[in-house]
Amino acid sequence: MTNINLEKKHAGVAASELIDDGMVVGLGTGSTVDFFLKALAERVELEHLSIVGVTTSFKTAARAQQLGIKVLDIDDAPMIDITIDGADEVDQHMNGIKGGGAAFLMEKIVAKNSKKIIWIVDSQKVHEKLGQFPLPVEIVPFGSGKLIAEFATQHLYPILREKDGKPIITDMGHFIVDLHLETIDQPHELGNYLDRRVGVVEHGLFLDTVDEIIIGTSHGIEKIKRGGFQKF
Ligand SMILES: O=C[C@H](O)[C@H](O)[C@H](O)COP(=O)(O)O
Repeated sequence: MTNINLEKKHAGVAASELIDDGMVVGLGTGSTVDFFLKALAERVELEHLSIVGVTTSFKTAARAQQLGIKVLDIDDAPMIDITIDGADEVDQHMNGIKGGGAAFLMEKIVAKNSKKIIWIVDSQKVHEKLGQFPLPVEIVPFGSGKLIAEFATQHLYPILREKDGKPIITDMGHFIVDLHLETIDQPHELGNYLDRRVGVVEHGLFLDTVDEIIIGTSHGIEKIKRGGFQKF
């Protein structure tokens, strides 16, 4: 296993230990979350945990079911007790960029309906300021060219996300534009600007959202919690 995967595994396994019997659990998306799902599925089987998952992508829904984790539609589920999700970049203020896997719209909806939110990341994703990871913005296909041109005039360096020469389509049927900013000095202002654009469905800035970040390291984990940094 590579060092990065070992870090992801440490974070995912630590997060699985936070799940109690009877919980409604928000299940994030991505390769780090996959380690969490595997560890959680083991606990469900060995300890006969009765939990249900609310998923943040079609991919996670399929994976959870494959692993034997019961899944509920968000509208059929009560309030989510805890959501475990990955992130692409986090800063020391506990803000983050998500959406490298194009799942951030559903992830944000699940997060908004969760009592507690925990992110699991490897140590390479912690930066002083956000922006090294391109900021994903989910937009409606109609008029997307005009919106992308507007982003370019605002010096947001937009690139339409494509695969095999075609725009990728999200689970909810939209396009993704990645803003190649390098540094985001004022994330709240940028988030407000994006929130006001017609045609923007959601953006990947998750500000003041998460309660705790579990950072995998080669030897274990570290945690960033509101109000302090803890080593474990
Ligand atoms: O859209 C994808 C999600 O926001 C993921 O949680 C994020 O991209 C992190 O994924 P990974 O754990 O694979 O780096």
